[in-house]
Amino acid sequence: MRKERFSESAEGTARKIVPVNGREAALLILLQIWEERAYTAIALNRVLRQTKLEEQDRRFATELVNGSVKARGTLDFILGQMVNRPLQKLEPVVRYILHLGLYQIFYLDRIPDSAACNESVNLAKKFSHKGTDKFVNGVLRSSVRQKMALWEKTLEDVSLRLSHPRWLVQRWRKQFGEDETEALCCWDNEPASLCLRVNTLMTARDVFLQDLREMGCEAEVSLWCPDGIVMTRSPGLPALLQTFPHSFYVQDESSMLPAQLLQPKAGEQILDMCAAPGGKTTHIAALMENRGRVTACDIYPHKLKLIEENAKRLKLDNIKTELQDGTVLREEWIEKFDRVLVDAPCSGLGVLRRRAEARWTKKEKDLRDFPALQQRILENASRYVKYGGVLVYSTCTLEDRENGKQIELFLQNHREWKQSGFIHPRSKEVVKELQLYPQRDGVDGFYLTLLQKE
Ligand SMILES: C[S@@+](CC[C@H](N)C(=O)[O-])C[C@H]1O[C@@H](n2cnc3c(N)ncnc32)[C@H](O)[C@@H]1O
Repeated sequence: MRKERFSESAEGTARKIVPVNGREAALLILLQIWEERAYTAIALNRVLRQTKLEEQDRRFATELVNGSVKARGTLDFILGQMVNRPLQKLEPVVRYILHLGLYQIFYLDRIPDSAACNESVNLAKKFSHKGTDKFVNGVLRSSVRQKMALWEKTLEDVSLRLSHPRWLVQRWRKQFGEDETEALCCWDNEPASLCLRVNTLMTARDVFLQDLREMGCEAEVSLWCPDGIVMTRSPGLPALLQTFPHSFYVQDESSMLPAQLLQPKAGEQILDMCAAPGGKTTHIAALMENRGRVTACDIYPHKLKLIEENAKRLKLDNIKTELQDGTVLREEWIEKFDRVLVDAPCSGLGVLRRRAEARWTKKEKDLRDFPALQQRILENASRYVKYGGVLVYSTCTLEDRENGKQIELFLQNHREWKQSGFIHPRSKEVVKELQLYPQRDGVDGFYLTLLQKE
């Protein structure tokens, strides 16, 4: 019996269904990502939290979602070869059932093609209208028959082969050349590792590492940050959060560096200009041993709530959130802060491995406006720093216009500021800026620099 339909409102219906296996969960999550513009990580968390699925099913759903979202361009290309109407005309739920089926057929060797077809037909029976199951069955079975030929066609086109949009591949080829572009795309296509920053207010890294190992996890210390841990085997985030609710924050290693570089001291006044969801704010607050004040700003009220929730979970009470647009000068803050962090809104091209949908939702024209926005925020931020104080500027992008060039321009116009040297966390050399590239450094792409007001 077909109990559920998606023809009227995919999102409305999707919210009401509790999935009973990994493929159903993956389908509901894909609908939220592509039809409601949800972030992959948030949709995964939202749907999986409501299910009673075993850990194995959760992992399978996560793999299906991350993999099929990242491979969307290639899956649509294959689909386009199999159906003789524009893909936009397919009912969304059918398109995503087919994405999931094709992903299993083309990318997951351990799933027999017959199982991928049969399970997709079951999804169509449950989630779409009468007759769709036959259509899904037909498309998938004929794609199995033509698998080699279809696969070879995708290999002929670099953007299909690397599962990245054409504009981005072209941009990176100019910036990095052929080999590095390929390595960077391959990095993005891999599953992201789970990294934890230890909440040093509550525990020490060695103690927490021991606790994790006793729980059956495999984990290593980060070579980039003294507070970081890289998980190689874990029971999953919900279980970790349940067992150690106050002990850690999920954060990639490179994004732990700005707070470390800022070197906040207990009792100081710190300003975090672009703070949500609070990864760096809570790191700064912990480094200050819960003393002094971190003023954490963002332009979205709902995002300020995330900072507050994170601060509460980590038992930090030296954080005050403020709804403040960084491009608008706040007179009473001028020269009031010992240290300021500008973790600027940016094009985010260094973290595409973690944000599965981002490569498809970002457009090249979106990149144009970031430098001017960043310069305005930096300009105001610099006025808030006391003389003798410091400012850290960071982004999670690989674009020089948003990074080194941005700082060059700022320094040309502000003679009272200079770029300070600092120790590279791995090479231990003194550097004036750090541009991390995933394909070279093995961590998320990131830029940071330290400025001093004299
Ligand atoms: C890179 S994210 C910050 C991540 C955060 N520092 C962390 O570690 O969790 C950039 C943030 O800037 C915020 N933002 C965007 N435009 C802004 C503006 N004009 N003023 C202040 N914040 C802004 C975004 O809402 C986003 O939360």
